Amino acid sequence: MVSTRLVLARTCTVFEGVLKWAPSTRAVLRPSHLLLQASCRLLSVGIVDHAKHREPSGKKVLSEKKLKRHFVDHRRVLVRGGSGGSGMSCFHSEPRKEFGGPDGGDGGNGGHIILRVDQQVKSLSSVLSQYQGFSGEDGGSKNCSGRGGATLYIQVPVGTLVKEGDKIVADLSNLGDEYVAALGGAGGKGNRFFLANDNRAPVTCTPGQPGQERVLYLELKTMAHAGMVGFPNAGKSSLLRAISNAKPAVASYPFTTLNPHVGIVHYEGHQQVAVADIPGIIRGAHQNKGLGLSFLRHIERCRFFLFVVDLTLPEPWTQVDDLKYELEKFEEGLSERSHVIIANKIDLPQARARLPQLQARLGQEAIGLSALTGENLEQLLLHLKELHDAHIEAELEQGRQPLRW
Ligand SMILES: Nc1nc2c(ncn2[C@@H]2O[C@H](COP(=O)(O)OP(=O)(O)OP(=O)(O)O)[C@@H](O)[C@H]2O)c(=O)[nH]1
Ligand SMILES: [Mg+2]
Repeated sequence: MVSTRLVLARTCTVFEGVLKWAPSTRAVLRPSHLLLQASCRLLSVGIVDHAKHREPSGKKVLSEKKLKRHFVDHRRVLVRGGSGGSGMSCFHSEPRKEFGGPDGGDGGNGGHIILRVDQQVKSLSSVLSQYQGFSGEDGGSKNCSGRGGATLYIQVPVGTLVKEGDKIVADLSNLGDEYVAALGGAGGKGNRFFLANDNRAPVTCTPGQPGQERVLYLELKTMAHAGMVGFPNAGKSSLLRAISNAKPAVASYPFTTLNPHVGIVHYEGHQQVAVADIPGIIRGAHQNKGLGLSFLRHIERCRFFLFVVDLTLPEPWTQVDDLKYELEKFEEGLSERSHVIIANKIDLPQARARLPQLQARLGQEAIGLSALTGENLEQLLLHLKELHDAHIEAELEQGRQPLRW
C-alpha cells in the first residue's frame, strides 16, 4: 500500500449541472522514505495551491426554505405519451373505376417518452415538470398510413431513481440505461381495415388512442465511492479542493454547499476514486431539518464514508456520534459502513491539542489533518485507497461489478 503512486489529475466536478474538466496537477508518492518525503513536499505544495481560495464576499445566509429550493435533486414529472393518429375513411375513385373500394389508411402510433441516462447531465435541474409526446399523423387516402410520432427522450443523470407513488419502478444507475416513462397511443384504423366479404363498402374508421399518462417522481442519488459526511463548516469542501481538482465553494457560513460535488482522485494504474462533497448535516436531519432528507439520500449510495470533524469545536467526538445517529435513523445499518474519521483544522493550535483526546474518546484512529495547509493529507489518500481496494475486492467476491468512474 505504501508503494502507492499518487497522481492527482483531471477532475470531474458536478456543480449546478455543469461538468468541468481541469488540467492535471501531479504529485507522486514513492516507497522509499526519502522519495516519500520529497513527494509529500511536492504533494503539499500542490495541495496548498488547491486549498487557497477566496471566500465569496457579501453572500447572504439563506433561510432553510430557500436552501431547499436551491437543491434540485428530485422532480415531479407529468408525462403523456403522444396520441395515435386517426384512421381515415375514404373510397378509391378514378375515371372508369368509380367504386374502387375503401382505401382509408391507418393513423400513425403516438411517440413514447423515454428516460435515458446521459453522462453529460449532472442534475435534475434541466428536467421539466411536464412532457407531451409527439402525436402520430392521421391516416390518408390511397391506403397511406400516418407517420408515427417520434420518441421523446428525457436526459437524466446517472443514479436517477424513478418512483410512481411509493413504488420504485426503475433505477437508472448505469450509462445508457433507459426506461419507458409513457407509451404512445396506438393509431386508429382506416376504413380499409374493416373491409370484409359481407361489407364491401365500410365507412367505419377509428380514432387514435390517447398516450399513456403518468406522474413520476425522479430522485437523484449521487454515486461516488466515498461520501464526505460532516456538520456545516467542518471543512468538507476545502478538503475536496485539496485532494482533487474539484472547486466547490468554500466559505465561513454554514450550508455553503447546496449541491453534491464529485471530485476524482487518480491513483497509479488508472485507478480513480470518486469522492463526493455532500451538503452539511445537522442534528435532526433525518426529520428533514436543514437540508435534511434530500442530502441524506445522496449519502446512501456512497460505498464508504469520510466523517469530517471540526476540531475547533469543543468535544469534537460528539460530532461523530451525532453524524452516526443521523445516518442510522435515516437507514438502519448505514452508520456501520466502512469509514475513516478525519479531524480537520489541526493547523490551529487549540484544535491540534484536542486530537489525542478525540482519539482516546473514539477508541479508534482519527486522521488529524489540515485541508487549509495540506498537512497530513497523504495519510488520508492512502486510507482512501485502502478503502477503495477493499470495496472492489468485496464487490468482485459477490460477483458484482464495482462502481467505476
Ligand atoms: N484553519 C482552518 N480552517 C479551515 C480548514 N478547512 C476549512 N477551513 C475553513 O472552514 C470554513 C468552512 O469550510 P468549508 O470547506 O466551506 O466547510 P464545509 O464543511 O464544506 O461547509 P458546508 O458546505 O457549509 O457544509 C471556511 O472558512 C474554511 O476556510 C482548515 O484545515 N484549517
Ligand atoms: Mg461545503
